Amino acid sequence: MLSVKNLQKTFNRGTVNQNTIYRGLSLDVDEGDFITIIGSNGAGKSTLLNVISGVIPLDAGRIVLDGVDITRYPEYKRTRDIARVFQNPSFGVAPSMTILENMSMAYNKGKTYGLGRAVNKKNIDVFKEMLSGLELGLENKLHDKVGLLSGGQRQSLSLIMATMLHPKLLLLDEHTAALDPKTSAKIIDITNELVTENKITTMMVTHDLNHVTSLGNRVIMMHSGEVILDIRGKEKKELTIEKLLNHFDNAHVMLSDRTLLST
Ligand SMILES: Nc1ncnc2c1ncn2[C@@H]1O[C@H](COP(=O)(O)OP(=O)(O)OP(=O)(O)O)[C@@H](O)[C@H]1O
Repeated sequence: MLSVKNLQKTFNRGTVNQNTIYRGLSLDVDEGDFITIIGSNGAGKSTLLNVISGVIPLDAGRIVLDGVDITRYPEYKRTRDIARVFQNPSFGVAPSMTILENMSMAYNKGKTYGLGRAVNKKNIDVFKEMLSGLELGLENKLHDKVGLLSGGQRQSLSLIMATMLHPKLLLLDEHTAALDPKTSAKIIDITNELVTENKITTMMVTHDLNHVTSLGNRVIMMHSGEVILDIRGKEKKELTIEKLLNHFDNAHVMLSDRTLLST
């Protein structure tokens, strides 16, 4: 479904800050995979999502999505198929626009006409239904500016907007890290529901080992720009935090400090 082949990337080449992140990273993601990604500090987890979504260009390597080589596609050309939710609750939404306008914009993504066509009665009813599933009362705040919402409400809205067009791939980059524990748990529940109900192929970077054991069908551990462990199937189902920590110990890899704090 997604094939990442032989990625090579060096930041700041030719300067004192030269930093080689990938020396031939390859990864295959199957249709319907829900992968959590953990690893050491600076392992290249977020960069991987940035490279897949076209934010960061590659030095070499290929990215193939659903049989199409998108390596040279600019970011905007990938957004119809690849949706993202970021750590910062302000990134995925336009705070000065209303919930309705934000949802209409997401609904219109990739279409050539403006906002107006999406803001009709039929769509409003569909948007309200999507929001009511969150059980946050947002369906009654359609005309409120998104800047007035809490971080958790914004992330919920971002998730709805990211998944409403059924993207081929959903990328989640520590999207609950900026939230308090209770709100984070709620967003994780919403994430799980949206991803599993809509069967969206998902890659989620997290520092919380509880997410790794409770979510998804596959876990990838990264260290120094490489995938050092890929756990799926029965082994993933039976995975515990203790077993995960043992894997890291055996690989002589230090988990990121934030991950250790989550245990
Ligand atoms: N745009 C950039 N320019 C220069 N260096 C970058 C850039 N983006 C990432 N890096 C560097 O690439 C390395 C990997 O960063 P990345 O954010 O992918 O790591 P990570 O695995 O997500 O780490 P963490 O768990 O600490 O957030 C780091 O050394 C980082 O400083």
